[in-house]
Amino acid sequence: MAELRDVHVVHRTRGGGMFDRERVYALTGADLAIAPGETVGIVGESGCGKSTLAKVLVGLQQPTSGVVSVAGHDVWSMSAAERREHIGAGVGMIFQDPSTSLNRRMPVRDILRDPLDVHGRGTRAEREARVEELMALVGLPRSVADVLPSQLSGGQRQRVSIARALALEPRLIVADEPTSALDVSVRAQILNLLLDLKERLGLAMVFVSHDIQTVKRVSDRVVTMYLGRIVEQTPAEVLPTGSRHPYTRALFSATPGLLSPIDPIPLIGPVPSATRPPSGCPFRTRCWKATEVCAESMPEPQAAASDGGSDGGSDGGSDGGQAHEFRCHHPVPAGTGDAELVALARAATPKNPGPERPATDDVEETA
Ligand SMILES: Nc1ncnc2c1ncn2[C@@H]1O[C@H](COP(=O)(O)OP(=O)(O)OP(=O)(O)O)[C@@H](O)[C@H]1O
Repeated sequence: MAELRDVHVVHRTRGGGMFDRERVYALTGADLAIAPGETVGIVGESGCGKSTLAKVLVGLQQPTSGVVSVAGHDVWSMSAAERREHIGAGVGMIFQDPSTSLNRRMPVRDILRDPLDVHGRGTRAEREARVEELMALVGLPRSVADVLPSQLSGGQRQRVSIARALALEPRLIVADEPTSALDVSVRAQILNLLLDLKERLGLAMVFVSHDIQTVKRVSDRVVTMYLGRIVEQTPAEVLPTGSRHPYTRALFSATPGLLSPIDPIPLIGPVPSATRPPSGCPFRTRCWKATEVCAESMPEPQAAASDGGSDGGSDGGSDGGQAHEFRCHHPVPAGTGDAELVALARAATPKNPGPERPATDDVEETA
């Protein structure tokens, strides 16, 4: 359906001085394949590259290097027009904030007809009929067809975004925090609408969210990102305790309601800056399990054994019908309980702050 192979995105930004340019390593060596009909959740702290990965998948961000394929075709080897057509027909995107992602000057009808016009779909009458169909699909009354987005409620605006994303009948929807800008009261409605449409239309979905509990609930597979790297891909059904990467375990342990009532796994210090990621494993500076080897190399992907026992090679086992893969020199032993892990991390933290921590001016605080 869609695939990233060794995708890197490096931004160039202003540094401290007038002529300084800094590199921001937003995405590093991302490998990800989305199968038809599956839902892949993306989790990780703020700034880890979730939105960048989403934008790469829908062609809004050109990778610095690597291959992005949609329906088997390398989209960045196409002409701009071919790419627009190919991605537009294959992937739809839903953004976080419909009040900024929708054209404020267009009434709903025009917003929904616009992709059909741009891609030259059908006759004028067929496009108008498709607009009506899309509105019905997302539960918008016909009475709002001629109103501007500003005259709609937040929930209705997001319904328009969803309808627009579906206009060209894509097989994959990328939803980047689709409910976080909405009132709490309508979040569940919009999420349920998305899930219902996904089922009814047989869509694949990439679901980016800070709401880890929801990601676990709606996804088949959960991708954990840290400082621009995909560090683990876990079948949702084995989360949280089935995950093997220390960062996934720590991230989930900080989510209320998922674990037994214990303190979160303690991590050391703040996230390093994406302008100067640590050598080797980017998580090593905060990991209670880090040793010298973690500073030397980023571990290759390793498949988790389906029986929860010993691990196989990179193309080996699976877990719960979904591939389970992690990149860690010192994975958490399968079956380690939450309380045991917290105790281990607490005991290890003072003794092992990790080799070669970056200088303090290399790190930025996170909220
Ligand atoms: N256009 C840009 N120019 C420079 N740096 C950028 C740009 N876009 C993103 N970044 C940086 O790239 C890194 C990844 O950003 P990204 O928005 O993908 O993270 P994220 O995980 O989606 O964050 P959040 O959860 O806060 O939305 C961050 O360090 C961010 O500051």
